Amino acid sequence: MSEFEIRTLGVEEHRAACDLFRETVHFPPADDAEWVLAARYYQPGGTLGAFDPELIGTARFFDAELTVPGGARVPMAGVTSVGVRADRTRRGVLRALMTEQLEGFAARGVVFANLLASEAPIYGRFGYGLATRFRVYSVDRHRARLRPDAPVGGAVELLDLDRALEVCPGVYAGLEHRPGMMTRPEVLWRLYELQLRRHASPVKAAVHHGPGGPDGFALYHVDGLRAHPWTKNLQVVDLFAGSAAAYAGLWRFLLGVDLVDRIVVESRPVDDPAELLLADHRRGNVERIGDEHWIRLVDVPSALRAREYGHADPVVLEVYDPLLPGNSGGYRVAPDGAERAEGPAGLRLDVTTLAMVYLGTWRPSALAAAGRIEVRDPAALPAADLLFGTRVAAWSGSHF
Ligand SMILES: CC(=O)SCCNC(=O)CCNC(=O)[C@H](O)C(C)(C)COP(=O)(O)OP(=O)(O)OC[C@H]1O[C@@H](n2cnc3c(N)ncnc32)[C@H](O)[C@@H]1OP(=O)(O)O
Repeated sequence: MSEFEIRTLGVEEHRAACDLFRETVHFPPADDAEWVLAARYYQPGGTLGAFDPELIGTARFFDAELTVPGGARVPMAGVTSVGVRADRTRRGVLRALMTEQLEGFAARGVVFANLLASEAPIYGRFGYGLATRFRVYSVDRHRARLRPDAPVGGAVELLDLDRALEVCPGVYAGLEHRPGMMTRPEVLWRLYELQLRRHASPVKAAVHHGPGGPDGFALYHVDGLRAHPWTKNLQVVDLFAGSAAAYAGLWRFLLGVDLVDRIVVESRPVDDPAELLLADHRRGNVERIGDEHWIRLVDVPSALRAREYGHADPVVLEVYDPLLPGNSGGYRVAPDGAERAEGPAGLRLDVTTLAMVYLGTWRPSALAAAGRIEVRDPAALPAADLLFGTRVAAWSGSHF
């Protein structure tokens, strides 16, 4: 028998939920100034609380759209601020919050839920699979040069944070989105505003101007390293460019900022071409590849219908989804689309593994080799690799 109740919080309860979440990640409660900003990233009706009768757990979401292979933008819920009080963990509170939240998404017609996981083992059991990855890339500014044939780019304008927060959302909204990118609703920009404003050193934006107006930006701050205070890191927290010229133009600007030894770009796709712009690619380093968005196919038929597929013989998948059993069943995936299907399946996989395949980040054959896909027809595996393969690596670049 459950000893707690789950319900949607009223707006007047959001601050308590925010403080509870912050406590679970070992942050102090929001002070009044922070709460002015934080309140704006709590979407009304988007926060659940667990009570026993005190508030002991919480999870929230905001609405956005996810770009899938082929370019369609599909309704998604960004899931975040999940936490359970340390003295009430491991008694099913998270499971109850996740179940209630996913059933709510399904009822509202949300196709995907996305989250960034604090720990990798938590969310697979709820159907979330690791679907995008990012890389952290650094450059030795003193020794790095762009190749002479690197695209030239246009003017770059330096903005302070207030102005950046006015300009960058519009630039971002106008960009073409690769698979895995999402729209950034107002609530997300307010979260970034809070994070950027509490940064000790000033945050700036370099905005690139292309032929049609602003078409890229790099948000960054410059910090001394603790071990070597005279060494300065230029830390790029957000970098987007709408064209090759904008991307090269932003790098040319960053490499020209004085009193900087090292440039670190915190999140770019794993197929990012930065090293191809450098005259000597050894002046740049991939510091790390990290797990980014975990996606949950809330509505498997709609999700499979929304994306485009590569050229190969059709494959029938048998999908099983213990939490949202309406998703379980057979699906025929072919170059011209996907639909529910009866009959023998070539591959059997759970909804978590399907999420890992869906944006093209993991090949079905790699997952089968790891024992995560049951292969009933060996010819289905190479066909599935081609059907789900994508031209570019999935990446979001939006962290929450
Ligand atoms: C999207 C985001 O917001 S990420 C941020 C997540 N929040 C945090 O990391 C804050 C600190 N941690 C917490 O608040 C809690 O420990 C939570 C939210 C991670 C888990 O809450 P709990 O109420 O303890 O989880 P619950 O008891 O429902 O466990 C559900 C299952 O997940 C497992 N699980 C829970 N936490 C963890 C963990 N940290 N690592 C591995 N497994 C876990 C449980 O063992 C259980 O497994 P089972 O299904 O096999 O029985």
